[in-house]
Amino acid sequence: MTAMTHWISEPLDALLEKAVAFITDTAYRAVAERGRFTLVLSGGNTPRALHQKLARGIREERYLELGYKLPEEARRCTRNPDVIVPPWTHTLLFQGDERYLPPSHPDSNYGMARQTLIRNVCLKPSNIHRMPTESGDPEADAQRYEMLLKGLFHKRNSNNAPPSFDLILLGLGDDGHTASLMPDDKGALEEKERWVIAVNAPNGKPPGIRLTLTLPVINEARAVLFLVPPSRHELARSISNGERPELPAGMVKPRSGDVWWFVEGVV
Ligand SMILES: O=C(O)[C@H](O)[C@@H](O)[C@H](O)[C@H](O)COP(=O)(O)O
Repeated sequence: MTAMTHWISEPLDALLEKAVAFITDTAYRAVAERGRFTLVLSGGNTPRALHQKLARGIREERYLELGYKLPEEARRCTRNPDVIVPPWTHTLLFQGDERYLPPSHPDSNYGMARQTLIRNVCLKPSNIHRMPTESGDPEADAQRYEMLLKGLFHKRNSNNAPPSFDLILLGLGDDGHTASLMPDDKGALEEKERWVIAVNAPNGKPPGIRLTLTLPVINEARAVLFLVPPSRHELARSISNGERPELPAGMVKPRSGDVWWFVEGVV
């Protein structure tokens, strides 16, 4: 099946509302088909507002207006009966990349996710899979996370193929990086076997050692969602048109999943 690319560009509030509706629908479909929703979070600052909106949910009336169907169990984990939230009790949460810092560090992606999403929704603690960053050995921690993924996904693919996450959220750097796959890190971009690797991202913000999913995993996703600020609108447009295959974000071409570009409009 040929993967499709979708482009949604709106002012921030409308964009986030559509992103929340899309994620919620994707989650309910996954739970209906496979009994669980596997979601990979991206890092950086852009996802903060999305996480907060995702935690609040979307008004049922607006969800229907956007063309989505109300799932049977649409009222899990929310006190407000007029609001729909994703099926968090059936969601397994993962990270796409992490700065090699403790979760308490202000630059920790997990710390940001905990603050803006995790502590505000009813995820089961055993379903929250943080990238480990405390052993002092990034390579060992990358392998540790990979082993975790193998354990959680082995039943579904005995041939050791990469895990197929239901939805991977990604950001976009000014230089076209995504997750912690940097344009000048050929080794990371050409990695075909490993699912999780430790990299040195000197040009990242912040610079330093990172753990990141590799392209074989990202390109096995059932769906990928890029959330992009207005400053990178043109870069996102050229990448989504296939004009920048040399950039890491341009190498995100899921084998069968669609790519959704949610790009804050240049007002
Ligand atoms: O750990 C990270 O920094 C990210 O995963 C990275 O890929 C991020 O998504 C982009 O750098 C955009 O970052 P901003 O959202 O902060 O602009």
